[in-house]
Amino acid sequence: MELGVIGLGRMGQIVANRSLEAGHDVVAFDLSAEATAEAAERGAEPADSVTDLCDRLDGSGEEDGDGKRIWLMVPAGDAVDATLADLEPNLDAEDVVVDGGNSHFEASTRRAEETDAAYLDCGTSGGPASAEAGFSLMVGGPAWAYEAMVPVFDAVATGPDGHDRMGESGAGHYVKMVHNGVEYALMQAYGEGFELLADGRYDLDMESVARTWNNGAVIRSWLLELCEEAFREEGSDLGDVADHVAGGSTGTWTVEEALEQEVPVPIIYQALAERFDSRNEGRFSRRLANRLRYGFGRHEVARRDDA
Ligand SMILES: NC(=O)C1=CN([C@@H]2O[C@H](COP(=O)(O)OP(=O)(O)OC[C@H]3O[C@@H](n4cnc5c(N)ncnc54)[C@H](O)[C@@H]3O)[C@@H](O)[C@H]2O)C=CC1
Ligand SMILES: O=C(CO)[C@H](O)[C@H](O)COP(=O)(O)O
Repeated sequence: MELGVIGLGRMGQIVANRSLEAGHDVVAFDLSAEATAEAAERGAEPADSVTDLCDRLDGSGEEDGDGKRIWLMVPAGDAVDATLADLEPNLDAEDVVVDGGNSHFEASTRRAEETDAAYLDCGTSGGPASAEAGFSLMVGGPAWAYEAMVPVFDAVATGPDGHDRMGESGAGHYVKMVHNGVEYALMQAYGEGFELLADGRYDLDMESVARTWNNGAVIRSWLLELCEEAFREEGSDLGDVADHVAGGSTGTWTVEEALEQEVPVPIIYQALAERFDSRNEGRFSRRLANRLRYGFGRHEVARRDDA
């Protein structure tokens, strides 16, 4: 199959590489000429615009009657809409566009309705660390378009078991959104456990704990393997790693959706709140609680040194 890949950052390069390694032809474009050149070095045909990419894909479809097959791996949000606006004049009903990024599921259903092509929303899990093993792909959209893309999904995922059609349009990104909410909660649970061990009664080697847990324990997992790697590379006390956690959009969407559906997700919410809290020093609520204890109990007020 010939595949167009647009967006060749940490994830898009892997989509292109794994497709090439499986014997597919890849036409690649990124706004960054360096990123496009990197894909070309690995065997992709470089394109210098979205229109050029479509022109280069047009030739291959004539052989087997297929339409164009295009995978977007650009940042979620405006970049997806901008790319689709450039693609639109070149698309028709037999073409398939896959959005493999972390788009909101409602944006994906809107885009599916707006485009002439068949639109697949594809939640992608595994991250750059899964370049060798392949990703887990959660796909939503028309069944025929999913079937048409199976050879590429087989290549980009861990294999045939690493991808599936979750349902109609939006279902893929919906499942990925919830996946990320679970990811936040698991990270929080491991974080709390290791914090208690680090601050607790025994002088423990965290890498040793993580390694031991990873070998046969109930709570073994890839995230725990990443904990083990972090302690090995940063030290048992995590060295100079700051207590500031960025990101948060997919977790926020998960909590918003849970509120709308009236499904209780207190652990996912708590993990999200902890992430937001990591960005705040001197939180107003804690300062007020400090002062209120004086108000009702005449307890001593701790004062800031820098005030
Ligand atoms: N990094 C990760 O662990 C994961 C990322 N994702 C999602 O995959 C998508 C891509 O993520 P990354 O590869 O990590 O981002 P990245 O920032 O490494 O790469 C994005 C690439 O898109 C290019 N780009 C931006 N706008 C463009 C446009 N209009 N046309 C063409 N190229 C454009 C940029 O130049 C850049 O090379 C995002 O939606 C992200 O949320 C999903 C799962 C895991
Ligand atoms: O989807 C992912 C992992 O599954 C990506 O790593 C994503 O960038 C995480 O972003 P955030 O932590 O802001 O939700």
